[in-house]
Amino acid sequence: MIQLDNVSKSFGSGKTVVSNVSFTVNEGEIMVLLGTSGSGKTTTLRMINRLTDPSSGSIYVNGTSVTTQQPETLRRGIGYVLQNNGLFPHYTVAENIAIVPELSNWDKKRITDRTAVLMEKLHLAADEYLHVYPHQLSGGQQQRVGLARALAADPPVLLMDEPFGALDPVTRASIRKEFRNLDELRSKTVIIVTHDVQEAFELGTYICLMDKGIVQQVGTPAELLFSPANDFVHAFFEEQRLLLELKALKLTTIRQWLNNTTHENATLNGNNSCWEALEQTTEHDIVTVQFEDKISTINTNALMDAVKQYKHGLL
Ligand SMILES: Nc1ncnc2c1ncn2[C@@H]1O[C@H](COP(=O)(O)OP(=O)(O)OP(=O)(O)O)[C@@H](O)[C@H]1O
Repeated sequence: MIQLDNVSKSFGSGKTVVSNVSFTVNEGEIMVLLGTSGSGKTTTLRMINRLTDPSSGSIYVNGTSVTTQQPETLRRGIGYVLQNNGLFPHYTVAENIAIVPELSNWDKKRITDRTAVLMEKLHLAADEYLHVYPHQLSGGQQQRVGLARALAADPPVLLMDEPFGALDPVTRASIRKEFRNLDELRSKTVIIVTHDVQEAFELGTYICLMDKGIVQQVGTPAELLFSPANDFVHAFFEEQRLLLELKALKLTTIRQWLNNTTHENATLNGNNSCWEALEQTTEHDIVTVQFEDKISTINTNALMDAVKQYKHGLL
């Protein structure tokens, strides 16, 4: 768990770049720090692992104030992923992944086994890539190794600063999908900095939207879209509103407007987003959704009609 209580940061010149930020992220949740350039996202993240210290306020990681811990001890429990992967160029993939387990004195077999598990989960063929150097990998592969390194010692907390920012859109979308499906995340508290709105909606349990160092709203993606706290929040999502609405809305939210059939072999469930359903109806015309209390078959029109009716109910 990570908790920020009224955290502020001013640099030497006296300019306050983070102002009274408060939020809590629990185990199994992802908080996305989203905002315009210079809004204080990275500074907020760096205060959590003490790369910089707050000017005022408190930060707790798993119930302990970060300022009462030695930075090195604190950071051993925190996986950190950066945009440019931060891999050591003269270490092989295996050596890069092993850094924190080595520092924690794991025995060789445990390190080898853990590395093999992570390579498989992150779709890196061990026989091909284990003993090569970072410059011999593509950007996407390097980012996967960076992620494996951050996860290696199974830290309870993961901080990620624009982790997919340097990748092309196609690679970015596929790594993002793999990341979201990692079973490792269920037991971790994760904070991701991004300025990519779609990424925030795909990954965030919650989004903390910042502007000029001030939190404008913290909430689920759907809350920010459908109940914006102010004009800034409303305007921030305007350009991509329909796409974001489909990503933020789960099928279960619109199920009362979907039919009831006895069809079997459902491919989707209520937790899938309307966007995921749209991707499938575009490809297959008709898809089946298993809800807790019923099964529905939908096509694109039925889906979009149900979304429209849900939105009409909000007016
Ligand atoms: N070490 C520093 N000394 C002085 N000012 C700093 C320092 N680090 C950051 N800042 C300033 O703090 C403000 C917030 O920067 P920060 O990197 O946290 O924003 P950000 O939202 O992550 O932006 P971006 O998306 O562009 O990375 C900026 O105006 C930046 O110039």
